[in-house]
Amino acid sequence: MKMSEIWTTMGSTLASFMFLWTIMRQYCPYEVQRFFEKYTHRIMSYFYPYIRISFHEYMGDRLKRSEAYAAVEAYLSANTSKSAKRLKAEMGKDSSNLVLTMDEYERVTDDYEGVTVWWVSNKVMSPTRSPMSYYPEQEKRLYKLTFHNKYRDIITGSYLEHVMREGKEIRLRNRQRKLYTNSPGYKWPSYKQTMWSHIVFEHPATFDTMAMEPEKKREIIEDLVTFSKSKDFYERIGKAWKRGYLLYGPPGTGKSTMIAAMANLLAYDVYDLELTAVKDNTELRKLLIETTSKSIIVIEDIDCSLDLTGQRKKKGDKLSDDENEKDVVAVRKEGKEEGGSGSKVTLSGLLNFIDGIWSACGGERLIVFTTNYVEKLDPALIRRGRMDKHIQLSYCTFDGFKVLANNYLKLEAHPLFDTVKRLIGEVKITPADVAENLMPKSPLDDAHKCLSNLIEALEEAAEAEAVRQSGTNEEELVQQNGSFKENGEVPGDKVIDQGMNPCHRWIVNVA
Ligand SMILES: Nc1ncnc2c1ncn2[C@@H]1O[C@H](COP(=O)(O)OP(=O)(O)OP(=O)(O)O)[C@@H](O)[C@H]1O
Ligand SMILES: [Mg+2]
Repeated sequence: MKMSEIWTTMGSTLASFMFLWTIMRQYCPYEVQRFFEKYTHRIMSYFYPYIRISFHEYMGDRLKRSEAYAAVEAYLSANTSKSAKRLKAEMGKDSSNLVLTMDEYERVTDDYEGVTVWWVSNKVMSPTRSPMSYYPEQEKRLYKLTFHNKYRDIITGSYLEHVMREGKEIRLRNRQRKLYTNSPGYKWPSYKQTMWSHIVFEHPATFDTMAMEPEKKREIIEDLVTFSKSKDFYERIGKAWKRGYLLYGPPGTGKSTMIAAMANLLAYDVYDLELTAVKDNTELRKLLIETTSKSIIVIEDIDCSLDLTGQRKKKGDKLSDDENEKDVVAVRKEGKEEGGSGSKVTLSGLLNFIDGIWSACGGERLIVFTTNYVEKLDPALIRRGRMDKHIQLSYCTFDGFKVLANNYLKLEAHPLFDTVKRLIGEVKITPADVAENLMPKSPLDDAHKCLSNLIEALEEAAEAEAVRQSGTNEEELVQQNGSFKENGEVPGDKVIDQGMNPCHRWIVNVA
């Protein structure tokens, strides 16, 4: 018999013995267990070529569940639940599916780069320290990883890294995402740890259901996915791992819907920041610090939240001629201190919130502003580097309509599409209005009826537009004719008589 075979036989005998002991120990008193383990471990360590690593659910007296234990649990539940013979079943995050994990004392194997390792799920009972405690014993769970000494480097290096990474990813995918908000007028009691209140985030919007140009959609998705995978890149260039998006466009064009689609694409939490409810810059900073990684911080209708338009300099305040552009910005920023909304958040406070030193804490965050009036915003607030990507959401195009027809009516083609295509190119209609018209109004409404409703709405809009246009033209004509009638010339205009033909006059604007 070769030496290696002897070791292997001894190793597996000892492993079996250890496994048997793992099961037996629960029936022994605690003191006996401790005594036995102390001495057997010492003796065995001379002969036993296997290494064991334990992952405890709770370490010491710490109340927080160990992240390593949680990652191992997720990893094993995804990778080895098919090979385990005894499993525990628990309800998943949305109570719609069962999650299977290894039951206590179950043992499974895992193969990594040709190396086999053993995982055992374990539970130990330890007496509580307090004699007054109602519960005589505490249950402590742990996972034990066993592998041969010769694979020490590979297991403690890349294998454990792989388990942690994959486990964390599985946990992130399966976690219940949250929508946080800072409720206006709410006084946080001193015992309450956080300034945010939250509910479960379950918005169904995705980029697939968003009505917009396919090319633009692809570009945004690529931008978001690239951001979420760029941890190393941001580290290398020495920039905080965050990205600002400005979504602008008329009401009902899908700005809020896009935020939900972004959160669903990247599996991020959403922090809906109500700026008018924030007392001052200090409170704004506190709110920011409490946000977690992998989240989107949203400030909706930024133009309405605060007067951040750069127009706040009081009437009569004049800047001396030698004040440079920088000073102008400074005066504008200070002007915000008086805030008209009851909030004392200033533009500079907000800029600090976006790119100040605290904004780097936590990492992997998107900051999204939405507005209906991009031109009203202070350029300092939306300059590139702060709001890195400006996305305009606009009226519905035929491509957008096709997405909505598919969402609402499960239609990819229909004889009425041609009419919709012609009309939608002529009028401005928001995706929200198109969606509303495509919605069946009674159980008897079929796709044809819904499309006819939309066509009717488009025709009405086209007529209204035509009337408005002709009204404007008539008004212009009346204005022009009236001024000619009264004065024979347009005020501010110089009429040059060409001499040769008295009826032929050119008007040259000199104003
Ligand atoms: N581009 C779109 N794709 C799909 N659905 C859309 C789109 N735009 C609007 N909708 C539909 O219209 C409704 C209103 O859209 P949403 O709230 O996203 O608009 P908004 O741009 O945020 O408007 P506001 O400026 O008033 O906040 C949504 O619930 C959604 O059903
Ligand atoms: Mg909105």
